[in-house]
Amino acid sequence: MFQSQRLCGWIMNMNTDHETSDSGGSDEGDRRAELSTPAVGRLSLYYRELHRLLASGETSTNSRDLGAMVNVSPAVVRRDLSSIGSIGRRGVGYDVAILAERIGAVLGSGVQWKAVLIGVGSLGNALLRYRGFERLGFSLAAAFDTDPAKYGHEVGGTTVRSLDDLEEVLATAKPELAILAVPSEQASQVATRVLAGGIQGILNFAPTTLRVPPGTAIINVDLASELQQLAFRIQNR
Ligand SMILES: NC(=O)c1ccc[n+]([C@@H]2O[C@H](COP(=O)([O-])OP(=O)(O)OC[C@H]3O[C@@H](n4cnc5c(N)ncnc54)[C@H](O)[C@@H]3O)[C@@H](O)[C@H]2O)c1
Repeated sequence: MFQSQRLCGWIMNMNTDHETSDSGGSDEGDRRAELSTPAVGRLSLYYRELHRLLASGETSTNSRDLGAMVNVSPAVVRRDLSSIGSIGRRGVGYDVAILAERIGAVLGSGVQWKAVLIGVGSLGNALLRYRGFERLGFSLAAAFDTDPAKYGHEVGGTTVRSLDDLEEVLATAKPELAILAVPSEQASQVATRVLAGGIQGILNFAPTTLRVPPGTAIINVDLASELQQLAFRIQNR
């Protein structure tokens, strides 16, 4: 789900919790806590590109090439990577496998995250069918809807359940994340329920500001707003 700078464009509602929650005073945790949201977004993009390089058999890269792949300057790449303790060697650059592992450790890849999806309409269907989440360590534990006609249907390997089962599933499967793909007017109510059930972070696709306690880790995804920003950029360049 990551295009150039997509993550950076996502609106964080108050999102440092997720980045700082497991800092635990370690060096790694301290570094994570210091990373800005745009820097985390860029690291995720470097991570994606490094895995593409690994898949094509490349063993080394440098800040210029990596920057070109994600559309940022070599200086920004060097700063981002040195902030997580990865220093390239002059004339040699970065070892692709080591750098991917380093970024993965900082981003929490390798940790398996369980997510639930609420709202299996057009968008929810597409998300359930998308295989890219698993590659990054995210598995979908369950999907819920309020439309009885959808109960029991399997979409992308996940069976759609009634929203009535939500609390029971949250208590037993203990997922950490919830993806909301419900109509705007339902979103805050659903968010309140998943948070009460132990969910730690919400990826919200509904174009609304969720009414949730301050400090809740939320990422809002709004493609229409991004298109608007793109149009603005084109008009004002
Ligand atoms: N962020 C984006 O870029 C983006 C893109 C497309 C859609 N959206 C938003 O995502 C949401 C879903 O869009 P869609 O096109 O899939 O809509 P849709 O109408 O096709 O699907 C909504 C689904 O949610 C279910 N639902 C309704 N209330 C529910 C509840 N309380 N609990 C669980 N399920 C419930 C409905 O039965 C339906 O299956 C909307 O809020 C839409 O505006 C966002």
